[in-house]
Amino acid sequence: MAVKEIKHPLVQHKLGLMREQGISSKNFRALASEIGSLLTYEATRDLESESVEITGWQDTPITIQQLKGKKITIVPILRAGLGMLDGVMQLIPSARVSVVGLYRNEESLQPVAYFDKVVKDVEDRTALIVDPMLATGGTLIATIDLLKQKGCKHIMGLFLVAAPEGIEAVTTAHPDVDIYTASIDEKLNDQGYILPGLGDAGDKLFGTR
Ligand SMILES: O=P(O)(O)OC[C@H]1O[C@H](OP(=O)(O)OP(=O)(O)O)[C@H](O)[C@@H]1O
Ligand SMILES: O=c1cc[nH]c(=O)[nH]1
Ligand SMILES: [Mg+2]
Repeated sequence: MAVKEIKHPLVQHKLGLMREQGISSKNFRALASEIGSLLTYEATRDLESESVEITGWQDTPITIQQLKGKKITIVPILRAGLGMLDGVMQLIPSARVSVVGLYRNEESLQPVAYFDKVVKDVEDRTALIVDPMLATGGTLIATIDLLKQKGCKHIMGLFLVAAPEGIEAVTTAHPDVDIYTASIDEKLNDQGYILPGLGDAGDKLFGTR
């Protein structure tokens, strides 16, 4: 498993703004989407392309590069993953979307699954999971379990902030999955929140705090 922390100045600037106490939902949503785009740009850097011949504007054959092989399905994890979806889709507008719903029980911190609608041909696609927070890793592990049960073979994940504890858990359970994050933060607190983190990303995105 590769874990890539994206140190690009635009990513770091935008993430810094998201950490400010009292940020409005409007600004939090805009920044989550923008970082979603930037992480997508990095995560798709190594996608394979191939040469294809087409007819150019002078009515002569020319060779262009096209993405090769497997197509992508974006997998936002409800609710908070929806906050990054627009930004990801701006770069991959034709991707199919597979929505999964899980929330974390606030006491046990265990993931509770309540919805999934995954594309039928997921075994032929790369799954690009999107969720702002990778905390204990329970939600991500459960999502990867579900995608693999449905036959998915190639999985990547995009996260605004990840905790070392969660990365360790996911690396152990699913060593084949690639993680892209804007920041590997310090640690989890006793309630399973990431420090310094963003607070409750879902509540901030949807104004339910
Ligand atoms: O790594 P974990 O410890 O499993 O925690 C991470 C999960 O917690 C948050 O969702 P939450 O349960 O708050 O649901 P929400 O998106 O509906 O707010 C977050 O968006 C992740 O899905
Ligand atoms: O810090 C955290 C951890 C889990 N979920 C969040 O929204 N924030
Ligand atoms: Mg939440």
